[in-house]
Order: sequence, then C-alpha cells, then structure tokens
Amino acid sequence: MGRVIEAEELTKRYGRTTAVSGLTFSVRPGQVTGFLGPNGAGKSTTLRLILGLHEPTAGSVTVGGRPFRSRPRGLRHVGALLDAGGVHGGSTAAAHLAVLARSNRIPRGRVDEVLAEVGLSAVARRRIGGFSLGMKQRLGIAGALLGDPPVLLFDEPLNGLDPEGVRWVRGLFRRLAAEGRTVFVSSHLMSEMEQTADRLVVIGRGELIAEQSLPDFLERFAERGARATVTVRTPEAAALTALLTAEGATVTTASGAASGTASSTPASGTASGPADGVPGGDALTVTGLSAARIGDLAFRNNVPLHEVATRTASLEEAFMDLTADSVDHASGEHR
Ligand SMILES: Nc1ncnc2c1ncn2[C@@H]1O[C@H](COP(=O)(O)OP(=O)(O)OP(=O)(O)O)[C@@H](O)[C@H]1O
Repeated sequence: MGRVIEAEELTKRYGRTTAVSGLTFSVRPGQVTGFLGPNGAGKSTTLRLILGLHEPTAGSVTVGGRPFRSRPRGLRHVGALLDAGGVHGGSTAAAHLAVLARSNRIPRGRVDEVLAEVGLSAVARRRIGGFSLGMKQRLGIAGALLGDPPVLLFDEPLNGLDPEGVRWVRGLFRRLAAEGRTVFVSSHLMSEMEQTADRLVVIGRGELIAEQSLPDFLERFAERGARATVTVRTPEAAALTALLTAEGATVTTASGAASGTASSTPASGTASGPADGVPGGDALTVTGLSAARIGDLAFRNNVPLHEVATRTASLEEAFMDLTADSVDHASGEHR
C-alpha cells in the first residue's frame, strides 16, 4: 500500500524546546491512522509541519511525494481540522466556509453540501461566536471536507462532542477511509483511538514510540503484561504451570513468587500430573495467555480448573504505562 504522508527524521525546535525530534513515520491511504500521544507530545506541531504552517528545523515531511506548502489551492489536496476553537466568532458558519471556498477555487455549492453533511444546515446563518465547542468541531470538519480532498488531518476532533457526535465522527472517518482517503487523527486518549483507528503512530516527548496496526499495538500491551492477567485456581497447579509456561505465559503463585516463565521452562508437551510442590496454594496469576486459551489447554490435558477470572487493565492505564517516561515535563503530567 502506498504511503501518502511521509515524515523523515522530522525535527522542530522552538527556542530551547524540542517539540518533535527525529520523527520518521508514514501514513497510508484507505485507513484511519490514529496519532496518539500524551499532552505536549508534539502532535499539533507535527500536523502543522505536515501542512507547511511551520518549517522543520531538520528533516522533512511530504504529502503525495512533495512538501504540502508547494501545492496551490491546498484544500483540494489536504483538508485539516486544527484548532476548532480558533475560528473567528463574528462571521456565520456559511460565510466562514464561503471565504475558504473562494480562496481555494471550490464551487460555492460545496458550502451547503458540507454544512448538511456535518449537521449544521439549520445554523448556517448563525454567528460562530455562539456555537458550542461541539458545533465548532463540526464546522471545522466541514472546512476539512470542503475541497473533497484525498488527505484529511484532524487534531483532537472528538473534543467537545457529545456521545452521538462521537459516533457520527467515527462513522465519518470510517467512510472517508473506505473511499480510499488518507485519514490521520490525533488524540491524547488511547480509549478514543481503540474504537477509531486501524493503525497507530504513537509519540511521546516528540519521539516515535510505535508505528503499527492497532491489534499489534494492543498485543504489545499484552506482551508487557499490562493488558490482562488471568487468575486460575486448580488442584493441579504444578501441571498447569508447566503447561502455561510452555505456551509462553508468565505464571506466578498467589503469594507472588514466579513459578516459571517462557524462557526458563522448556516446552513440556503432554505434562499433566498430580499437583504438589507449588508453594502458596492453588491460585495462579497468569499473564500472556487469554482465559479461553488457558481453559482449552487445561481441558486438553485433563487439568481441572476451579476458577478462571480475567482482570483487564484499562487501555488508558496501559498507554500511560508505555508513555510514562516520555510525558512532557512542561505539562506537569510526568510521573
Ligand atoms: N509555537 C510554539 N512555541 C513554543 N513552544 C511550542 C510551540 N508549539 C508547541 N510548543 C511546545 O512544543 C511541545 C509540543 O507541543 P504540541 O502542542 O505539539 O503537543 P501536542 O502533542 O499537540 O499536545 P497537546 O495535546 O497538549 O496540544 C510542547 O512542549 C509545547 O509547549
């Protein structure tokens, strides 16, 4: 699949602050790509660099193979929602979009079309100053859609939207991606991206942390043991521990002592035997395997289970864990 947006060693410094540092990633068409990072991570800066609103200190970023700044009538190539609250409050929604349309040589008829699309037709002649943040977000999205562009950038588009608005935006993103467009959406909330994105570019303190599909990223949480732990009770703890560790799980007894890990325990094949020798009783805490997989393994090896309970760490917790070292110190949110 082609790469539409390509950042190469992208770096931006503002005085002594390094907002973005050596960032290399790409964004593909036909997908919703989430741009995820804690507050102050450098997401807005990166979007501004993509749009040519700011010049990189070093490195480069291109859209469709060339710097976006070099394209005339930009809104036909890239539509962007950057700072929804920043629109001039004195004009009406329709007038605001009409100015954008004129300067990008977009037919005036598109204004009414996009207002209808975002659900603002009824307030088209009202002043933007009286709009709620959610309405401003919708207006910003209308502006992004105006030029019917193949590439769309959205900076924190879910801010200020009610649940119905959030559902609508997600459906819109899906449709835009299904039409083959490139959709790049920033958020500081993992939970938002989990339900919105196909692929993720994750940054922390201006640096790349991950660039992968959403399932692969979630799997990475599992590898770190952050996603889920399963508590299992069995009268045959030793046998079950051997089975699970052979499958790559990490198993600890209820007392917290590690009973084995994938690296320390060789595959044991058909191991199943009487339970003894595991200190701390018959409750095991398992990470790295799902409850279903544990149940299947136990069943196939004749190990009785008396309890299987999953505790899932919230994605938000796991995400904060992953980015803990990289939260912007200036924002005061580091731990
Ligand atoms: N114009 C600017 N002048 C000086 N510093 C800036 C400027 N823009 C951003 N920064 C700094 O660069 C860093 C990254 O900010 P940026 O707004 O890109 O992050 P973000 O991930 O979009 O965060 P948020 O979600 O809080 O907006 C921050 O430390 C910020 O204070």
